[in-house]
Amino acid sequence: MVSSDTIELDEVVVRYRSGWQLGPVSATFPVGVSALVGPNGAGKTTMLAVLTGIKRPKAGTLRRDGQPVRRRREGSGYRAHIGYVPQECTWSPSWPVEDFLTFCARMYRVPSTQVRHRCQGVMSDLNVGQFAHQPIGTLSGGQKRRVFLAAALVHDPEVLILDEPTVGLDPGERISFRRHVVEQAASRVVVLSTHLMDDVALSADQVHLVDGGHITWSGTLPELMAAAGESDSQDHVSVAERGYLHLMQGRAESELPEGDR
Ligand SMILES: Nc1ncnc2c1ncn2[C@@H]1O[C@H](COP(=O)(O)OP(=O)(O)OP(=O)(O)O)[C@@H](O)[C@H]1O
Repeated sequence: MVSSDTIELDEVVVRYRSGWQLGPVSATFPVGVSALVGPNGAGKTTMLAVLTGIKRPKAGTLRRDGQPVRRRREGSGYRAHIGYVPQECTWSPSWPVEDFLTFCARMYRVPSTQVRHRCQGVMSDLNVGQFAHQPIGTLSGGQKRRVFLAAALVHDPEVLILDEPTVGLDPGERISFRRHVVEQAASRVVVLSTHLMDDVALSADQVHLVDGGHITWSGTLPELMAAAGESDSQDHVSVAERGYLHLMQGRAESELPEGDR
């Protein structure tokens, strides 16, 4: 893998027919885990859709390593460098794991001589080899998530995009899934959206708060903790939670008329 150092949104705007608008938003996503956090309907999935190259912005530019991304045929160009695990994965439940991964590898044009090797590799990395011949529909939520992460990694992408990856997982599965994500982020750009502050506090290097179609705050985990006034605390999860509430509340209050504050 030739690694991308950054992907970047530069003054990006998306507008839906309903009139809802994302942006303009600008943000840079380096190697490591960047988390998009915010309430329902804030625009996180829309931002991820632009980052995957699936959604074309109405204005602004998506850049990879500083270069504007131009859309090309699927499987070539930018999208060949992206691994994506959407919020809901709706593949046929009767499909055995290894067959599914083989299909994904071929879809991403992994050279045929390497397909088996890549599938074996990601099954081993994600600890799903024991399910190779099992239909996806017979796996637990956490096991399925690991299979979909394996599918997103089968072509060794430079960028991994995960939409609420740990929703519905039990505590053990979440810990294990997070560990896999952090391992993958050692050498690639990972952008994930989440509502869960333990995902943020235990995996994110960079945090972006998203609200009303805008990025309202960006910083590191220590900076988020500092917003709660407790940057030295060892309890990263609850302090990050308090930092989040403080920053979101601050924004809401600043928009209120003075007499209502
Ligand atoms: N295809 C679409 N057409 C019209 N409006 C849409 C479409 N997709 C999303 N929206 C609207 O855009 C806004 C942002 O949605 P988005 O899914 O990006 O938010 P989100 O932060 O990911 O939310 P959640 O945390 O609930 O997944 C919402 O108001 C949503 O109703």
